[in-house]
Amino acid sequence: MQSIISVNGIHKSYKKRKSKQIFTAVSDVSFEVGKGEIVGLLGPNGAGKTTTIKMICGLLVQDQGAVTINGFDSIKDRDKALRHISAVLEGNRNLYWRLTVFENLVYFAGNRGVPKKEIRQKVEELLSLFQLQDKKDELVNNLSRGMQQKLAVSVAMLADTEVVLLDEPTLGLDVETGYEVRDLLRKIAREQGKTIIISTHDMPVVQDLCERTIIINAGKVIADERVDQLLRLFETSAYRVELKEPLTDDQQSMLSAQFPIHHWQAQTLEINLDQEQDIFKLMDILKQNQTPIETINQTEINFEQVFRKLVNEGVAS
Ligand SMILES: Nc1ncnc2c1ncn2[C@@H]1O[C@H](COP(=O)(O)OP(=O)(O)OP(=O)(O)O)[C@@H](O)[C@H]1O
Repeated sequence: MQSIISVNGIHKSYKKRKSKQIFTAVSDVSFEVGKGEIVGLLGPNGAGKTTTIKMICGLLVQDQGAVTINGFDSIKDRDKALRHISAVLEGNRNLYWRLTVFENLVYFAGNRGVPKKEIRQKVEELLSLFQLQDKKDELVNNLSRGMQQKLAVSVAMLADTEVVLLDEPTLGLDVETGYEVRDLLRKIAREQGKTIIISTHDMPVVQDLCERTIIINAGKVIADERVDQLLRLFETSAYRVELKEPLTDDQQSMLSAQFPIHHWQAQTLEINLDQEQDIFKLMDILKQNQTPIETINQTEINFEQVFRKLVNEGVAS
């Protein structure tokens, strides 16, 4: 697949205000994004997702490394590079709250270089695509958070760029509106062939929308895989063990110290094991502790478990 974004070894440190200590937010991050791909940039709070997105869209300059967009260097050829990108950062905060939906779209259309003659048609198209016609004359201040988020995404569509960067597009939305925004993004990606990078900690968004996920933790890329491949990589290692009687607190802590148990429930424990022989080790320990096992089954691992395993253990395979 032809790559439209290349991120090569970017690094960003911040100076802490009070202590003046240097803090590395992003360290040697590299990845490629192909034309038309939807990629999820996933990571826990403070992982470095927003810093990475800001370097890609030229809002922050990296200390080291390079970003190229459609072959143009984001620093040396800044204008040419950024011509291909729109970004929605901090969602609804970029809008003018005292202007109506329509006025915001018209203002930003002019601002993003849509020719005057085409503004009205473009705005009407977006109002229809984002189902915002009914809210056209409403002040942004009076819109729900979900509506504001949809408007923020529609503003990013005005310039019709090939690449759209979205920072936490579903943050703070209720389940229903979150689905609506997801459906819209899927539609935009499919129908308009856009390349979309979504930064999020919302795992269902990644699982549902993105073909590939780049997982960032403590400023580093710890996985860069297709979502289905990541799941396959881990699926043989997940087990559910049902016991005939509950474990004592001591037995629980002893087991937790030796195995990555991610879920306890009464007499059931769910566990991820790195090597299949570990299951025999576990059975041995339970036997020594006179804890009879009812059943042991391999289970389907879900994306959240894979994510937690990667973030806690820091390896993809
Ligand atoms: N301007 C800044 N000055 C100092 N430190 C910063 C600055 N911006 C970000 N950081 C720090 O860099 C780290 C990465 O922040 P960043 O916002 O990129 O993470 P994130 O993955 O987007 O997190 P979240 O999901 O919480 O938004 C954090 O520890 C953050 O506190």
